[in-house]
Amino acid sequence: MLRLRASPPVLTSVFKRQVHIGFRKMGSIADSYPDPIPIAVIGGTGLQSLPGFTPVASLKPTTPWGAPSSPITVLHHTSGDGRPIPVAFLSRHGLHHEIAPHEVPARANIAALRSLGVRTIIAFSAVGSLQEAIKPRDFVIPDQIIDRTKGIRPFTFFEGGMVGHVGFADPFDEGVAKVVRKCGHSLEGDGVRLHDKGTVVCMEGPQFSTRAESNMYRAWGGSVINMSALPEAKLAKEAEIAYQMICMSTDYDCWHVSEGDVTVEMVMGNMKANSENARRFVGAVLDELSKDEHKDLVAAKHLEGQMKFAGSITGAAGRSEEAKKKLGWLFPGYFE
Ligand SMILES: CSC[C@H]1O[C@H](OP(=O)(O)O)[C@H](O)[C@@H]1O
Ligand SMILES: Nc1ncnc2[nH]cnc12
Repeated sequence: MLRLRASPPVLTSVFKRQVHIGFRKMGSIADSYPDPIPIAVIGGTGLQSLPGFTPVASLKPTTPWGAPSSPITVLHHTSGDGRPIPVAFLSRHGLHHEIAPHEVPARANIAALRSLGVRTIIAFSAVGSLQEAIKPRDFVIPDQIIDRTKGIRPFTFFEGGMVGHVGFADPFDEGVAKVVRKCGHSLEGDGVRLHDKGTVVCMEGPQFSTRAESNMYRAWGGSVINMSALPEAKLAKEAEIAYQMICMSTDYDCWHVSEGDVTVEMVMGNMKANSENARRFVGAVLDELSKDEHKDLVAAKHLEGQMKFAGSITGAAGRSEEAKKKLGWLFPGYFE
């Protein structure tokens, strides 16, 4: 059965004030948020929360594709001019890293974020390095992906009676990437090392690669490897959301002749040691994105409406009721 959208209620300013007073007085946070939230951060391994920002609400939306990986925390970030900017934070592997890469409910995550108003996602990922020059704890802003998932993860919203084809030549958003790179470079020399481009190989996992695979990915031109860029990036593209991943290298996978093979301990150790840099990096990106000059970029105006056409290949007579309902939930008004 299709669940109804948990759309944020339209609140009067008096009620908005009561909500704010309410969570301050009771020491707990609200379970709804009155305004659209344009930016989201998806945290990956070792980044299950975003310390340093003020949590103001914890949302538990449901979608036609199920529930997201974790409650969505609404954080207030103070912009340069003192305005509180809401940011949605979602933990990809759950609050305690209980969801394996192939189990991440990526459709529910992306659909829930879109329903809250999100049009820009900054996604974090712990990655193995496939290149000598990308050292553990370096950041990489990838611009390409090689898909090595095995087709076992649901990877599209368009199925079961409505077909949609979206361009995926550039899986990440170049406009958002430019802002992210600028912010990363502004922190360089202060503990942050940044690589402007890179190809992320997304493997199925949850086991790490064999040495033969690792060497093959290097020969293919892969820069880094993870288990989570897909289908997240594909679904964000279908949902008309500007999506950019920030990768943090945690190991040299298993190709390196003198460095030890990747272990979870290695990944977590490097993530923990560099988490303050990751937090500063996100803070700088949010500061910059909240400037008025990036308003249209953050609202992903350049993507708006693309699925209306990409998804109308199926003639009205051929559309199933279920697909219409689901896609109508994701894109109100697009396919009526
Ligand atoms: C714990 S190592 C493998 C794990 O780390 C990465 O997670 P995420 O991308 O969510 O930061 C990688 O993709 C794997 O899921
Ligand atoms: N070596 C590796 N392979 C796949 N995912 C990773 N995440 C962090 N290190 C990784």
